[in-house]
Amino acid sequence: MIYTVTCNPSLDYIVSVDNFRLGMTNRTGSERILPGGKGLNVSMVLRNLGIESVALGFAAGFTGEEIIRRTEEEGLHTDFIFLKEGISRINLKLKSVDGTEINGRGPDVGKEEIRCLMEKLHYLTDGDILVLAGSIPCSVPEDLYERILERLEGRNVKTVVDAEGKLLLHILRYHPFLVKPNHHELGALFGVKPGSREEAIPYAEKLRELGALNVLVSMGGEGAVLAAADGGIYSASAPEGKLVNSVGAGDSMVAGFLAGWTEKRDYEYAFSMGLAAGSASAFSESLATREEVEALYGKIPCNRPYRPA
Ligand SMILES: Nc1ncnc2c1ncn2[C@@H]1O[C@H](COP(=O)(O)OP(=O)(O)O)[C@@H](O)[C@H]1O
Ligand SMILES: O=P(O)(O)OC[C@H]1O[C@](O)(COP(=O)(O)O)[C@@H](O)[C@@H]1O
Repeated sequence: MIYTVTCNPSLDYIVSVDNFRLGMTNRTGSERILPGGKGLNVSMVLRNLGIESVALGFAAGFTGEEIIRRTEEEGLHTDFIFLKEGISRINLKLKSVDGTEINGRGPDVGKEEIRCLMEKLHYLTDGDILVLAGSIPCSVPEDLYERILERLEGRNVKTVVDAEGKLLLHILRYHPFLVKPNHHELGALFGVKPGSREEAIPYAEKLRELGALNVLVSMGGEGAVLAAADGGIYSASAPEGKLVNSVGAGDSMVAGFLAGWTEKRDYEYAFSMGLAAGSASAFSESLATREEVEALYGKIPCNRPYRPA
């Protein structure tokens, strides 16, 4: 079974504002509210691709209730720990200034609630996959992901981590199956700004040297590179299409990669499925559907290793 953990889920308030002006009253041209948070998005796209998962995490208040209501209505299996105080965050996404977003801090999570999450993860076993994705609320100890991976050592559970900064750096020594920084996050780890796929490759390899088995670096419309566990490097541009909403594109890429890997145990196929799912979400209002992913998969160039193993 695949389990996703979203410590800090959200309602994403996605608005477009024509001629956005700082310091002025701006009015929305369109607005949508979608449940979000990285692990939940991964679960939703997996579900769209026909793969079951259980979505775990913390939720609170009326926003938390709405996040859970909407995701369950979509057919997701959730097992969230409901916090006694606070509210899950509302994250503002400014569509017309692509990439501009304001993500909340999230509610306070207590020791008892963290213990409860650890207990749920205690039952993961041989062959399971665990996805730890997104930021953690400020109240959660910074080493939470590390502690989880430490406890899973030796249990043959494949782990996937989509996080940034120290949260990512400190888990590498537990040999996660997959990490997926975008090029900004990858660059920030090494104090560089990789501007092309070629420039990103050496830094993806550095994350492998530090312990990650597969490093998938997403680069928005530029596509992605994969430094794979077999030593091969894959690199491809994104398929062409009209950008509609990039929120959740990275999470969709993680889901596509996992779906591809689960199906064929083949890095080239998993990489192409990741690209197709990421772009399919970027080209639609909501997260990618199976039909959209399949249609784009056909447009992805054959991904023979850029550099073979
Ligand atoms: N403008 C775009 N055009 C085509 N594909 C895109 C675009 N933005 C994102 N994607 C696809 O989604 C993947 C993940 O997007 P990215 O923005 O890099 O992730 P994140 O949301 O984590 O920052 C990309 O590698 C690409 O395949
Ligand atoms: O936990 P973080 O890093 O604040 O990110 C949460 C946000 O990321 C998202 O999961 C989207 O992520 P991606 O665009 O990277 O796929 C949103 O749904 C959510 O608002």
